[in-house]
Amino acid sequence: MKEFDAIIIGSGQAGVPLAKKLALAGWKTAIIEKRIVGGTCINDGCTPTKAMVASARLAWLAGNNKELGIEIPSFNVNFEAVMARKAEIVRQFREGSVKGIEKTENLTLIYGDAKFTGDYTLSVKGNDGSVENYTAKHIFINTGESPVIPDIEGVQEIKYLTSTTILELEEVPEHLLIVGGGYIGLEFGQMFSRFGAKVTLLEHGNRLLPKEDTDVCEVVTQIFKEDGIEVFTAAKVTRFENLPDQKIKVTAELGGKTITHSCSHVLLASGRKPQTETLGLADTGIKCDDRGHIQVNEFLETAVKNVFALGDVKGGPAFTHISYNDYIIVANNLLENGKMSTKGRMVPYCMFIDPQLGRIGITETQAIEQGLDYIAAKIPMKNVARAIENGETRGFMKAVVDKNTRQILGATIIGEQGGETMTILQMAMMGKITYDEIRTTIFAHPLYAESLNNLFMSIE
Ligand SMILES: Cc1cc2nc3c(=O)[nH]c(=O)nc-3n(C[C@H](O)[C@H](O)[C@H](O)COP(=O)(O)OP(=O)(O)OC[C@H]3O[C@@H](n4cnc5c(N)ncnc54)[C@H](O)[C@@H]3O)c2cc1C
Ligand SMILES: NC(=O)c1ccc[n+]([C@@H]2O[C@H](COP(=O)([O-])OP(=O)(O)OC[C@H]3O[C@@H](n4cnc5c(N)ncnc54)[C@H](O)[C@@H]3O)[C@@H](O)[C@H]2O)c1
Repeated sequence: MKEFDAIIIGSGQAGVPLAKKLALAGWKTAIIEKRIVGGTCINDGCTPTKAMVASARLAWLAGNNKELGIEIPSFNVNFEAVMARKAEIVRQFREGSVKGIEKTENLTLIYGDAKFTGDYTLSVKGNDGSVENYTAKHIFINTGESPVIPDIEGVQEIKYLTSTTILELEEVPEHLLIVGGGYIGLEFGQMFSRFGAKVTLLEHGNRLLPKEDTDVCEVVTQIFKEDGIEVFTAAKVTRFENLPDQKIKVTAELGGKTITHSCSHVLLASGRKPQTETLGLADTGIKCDDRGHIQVNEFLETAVKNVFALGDVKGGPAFTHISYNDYIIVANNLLENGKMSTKGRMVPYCMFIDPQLGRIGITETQAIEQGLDYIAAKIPMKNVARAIENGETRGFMKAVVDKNTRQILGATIIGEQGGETMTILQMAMMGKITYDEIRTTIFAHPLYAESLNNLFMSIE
């Protein structure tokens, strides 16, 4: 049995920085990874998709420029080059991460599939089939999530894509049918439509993005429809079948009717599930919820002392920056005697469709549900000078403010650079800056930020 002070399972967005931090603090540390270093974000998530979104945006600009007086009569999407660029960026990020681990003193990188055999013991099956046993006083679980394969008739008979395998495509699909209208479905849907695929989105909820206000859903649906993407909501996919011509027939129930689509590719984007099934948690005191997420308290401690869970595997908002913040909390508490917790932390996020959706704090729907005394300020992007100048007037800026304290409770920006503009309001929330102050703040002209003056002037 090999002994360590700390073992981290999974080299995700919390695992790698935590492993380095503990090792640098003098802890004898091991990080175990069953696949490749960097986890979802670097290999199958944010990095590759945002690199591809950048190419897709350029394709869209090339095809939608007449209004700005620039005519590009024709252009090609060199998909091979798009994917090669994406792969190179991923390689750089991953190798940087591996090098960072390898040059850290006291830190050992172990490739293999880790499984608990007791509260503080693990068996690790290496890629060569060998098995080693390990123990540590502190164990940190950062095993992330993987795509859900919905239990739909025929799903195992077809060659479906997931958010991971779609990143290995060599050609743009002729017709991509996407099951699920969440972040993954929407980001890939718009991206592949811009690369030239016909895209059909089937969402089983009554609307896209059900956690957002209805006006967000409406404007996003409108943007997708304008971009030529077919969107069906309240659509229950009931069956997949292979057709003789390499096509896939998809059957769905929609408003009491049966609809069918014949497509070249199917992307399953109906959510993600925690990677806890094979972790051997039944042999420990660690508890999971009914979806398999590891239960933790606000300090990210599991039911077993000195065993922590960080990132997507513990449930809650599944974002890279949240996983990274989990690392900050745990490292601060363990090494600096801190008392940081997840309680009340801000959860900003951005959906990288075009124009972007940037979100922070509560929605207007939540303000109503919580019975708050609030005001909602809203201006359309077509009233934003910079948006008009740039020729992208779709979307809006919206903020929910407390009527009494005049502070900002939440914001939604759908527009070009929506994520960046949202972040300005996040900083205002952190600094408890009131909307009156923002209304009269001098912002450089003509930034998108300048329109925050107008957003809050719309209140009176
Ligand atoms: C397509 C896509 C796009 C995304 N885009 C964004 C975005 O733009 N912005 C954003 O904030 N978030 C985005 N996300 C979400 C983000 O990628 C995740 O929230 C983030 O990567 C979570 O990281 P993590 O630290 O929880 O674990 P992960 O990064 O998932 O890492 C877990 C690691 O643990 C390893 N592992 C699992 N089980 C074991 C085991 N038993 N033994 C050893 N190793 C194991 C896995 O191989 C993996 O490397 C996206 C996700 C996807 C799928
Ligand atoms: N930009 C970002 O930050 C970003 C990008 C991608 C992913 N992510 C993270 O990854 C997580 C997972 O993304 P996701 O899009 O897979 O999940 P999601 O939960 O956001 O969306 C899944 C959607 O699929 C629908 N659905 C479920 N089963 C279905 C079925 N059988 N038929 C039709 N629709 C069905 C759901 O109603 C939901 O709208 C996100 O919640 C997010 O945290 C973040």
